[in-house]
Amino acid sequence: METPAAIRIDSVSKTYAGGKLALDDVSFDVPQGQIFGLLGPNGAGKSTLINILAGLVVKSAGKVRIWGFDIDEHPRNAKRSIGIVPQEILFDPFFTPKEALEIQAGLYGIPPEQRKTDELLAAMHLTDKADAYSRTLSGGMKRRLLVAKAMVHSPPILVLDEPTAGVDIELRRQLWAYVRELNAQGVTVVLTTHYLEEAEELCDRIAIINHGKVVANEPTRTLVAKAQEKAVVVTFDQDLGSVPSHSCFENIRLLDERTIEITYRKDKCNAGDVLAAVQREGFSIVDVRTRDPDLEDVFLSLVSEKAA
Ligand SMILES: Nc1ncnc2c1ncn2[C@@H]1O[C@H](COP(=O)(O)OP(=O)(O)OP(=O)(O)O)[C@@H](O)[C@H]1O
Repeated sequence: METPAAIRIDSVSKTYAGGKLALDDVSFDVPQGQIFGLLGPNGAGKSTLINILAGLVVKSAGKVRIWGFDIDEHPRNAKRSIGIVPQEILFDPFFTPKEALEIQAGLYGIPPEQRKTDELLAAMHLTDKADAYSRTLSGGMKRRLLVAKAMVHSPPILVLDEPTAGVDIELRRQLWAYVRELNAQGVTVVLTTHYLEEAEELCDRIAIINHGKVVANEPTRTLVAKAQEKAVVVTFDQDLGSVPSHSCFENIRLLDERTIEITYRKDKCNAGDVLAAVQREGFSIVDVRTRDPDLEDVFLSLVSEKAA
């Protein structure tokens, strides 16, 4: 059976007042229980999409369902089902972390005995700072407080917009450990990031957005497998009658009568195996070039393919 969607984005477009088309007919599902990465270059439309989920930007067209609730028909239920950690750090500097969480819980109408203030402060390693003014917190602590604020109403979905921008490695690790823990407890997580490695390490699935369009949406494993691919371009001394084949070839392309590009997976075989297989065809090789794409290349090629 198909996993129900935690978030369903259906033909969503957004044109800003000045005429900028920031999202162009975007559709995808975030499956329940996953850590879902939304990747894309600057200006791709990621924040626009997240702001639509947060109810901060009004879409121009399309439908959005959060935990099954249409954001136009059931905005309150939709809002209660999602916690959003914004990109920008904006706080009232005169509240303490404890007060900030209590106020936030109050906004969601959570009765005092059901609030999880102490638990959230502990999870975010902020217990020591519970009664300090927010303005005295470090950047990393402020960011952790934002995560805690997003979780006061125990939403089934947590969205983090560029959570590790400007954050040191130690804090990044802690943040990811907490994200993983929440996910293990059943929380669906969506995060936007510029760091492919980070998405690769954390996410079950990755969607790539560019110029307001979704250009890829695949399990991370599939995207990474593409990054595992290497290619050799081989030129022969005479025209090829037939293309060589071998079990370790992933794909083979004739570039011209004498040149072929063979793709193989570097975890399965090496360039030597590929060339030996080609030579068994009996032709002399006059030139060999290699290509070694990583996830960055896969990302760029997907982005440029669709833009072309
Ligand atoms: N309020 C606005 N009015 C007009 N144009 C906007 C507005 N907000 C964003 N845009 C434009 O919409 C496009 C998408 O912006 P958006 O902030 O969603 O991208 P992004 O993928 O989040 O980028 P980044 O990674 O830099 O945050 C950009 O061209 C941006 O300049």
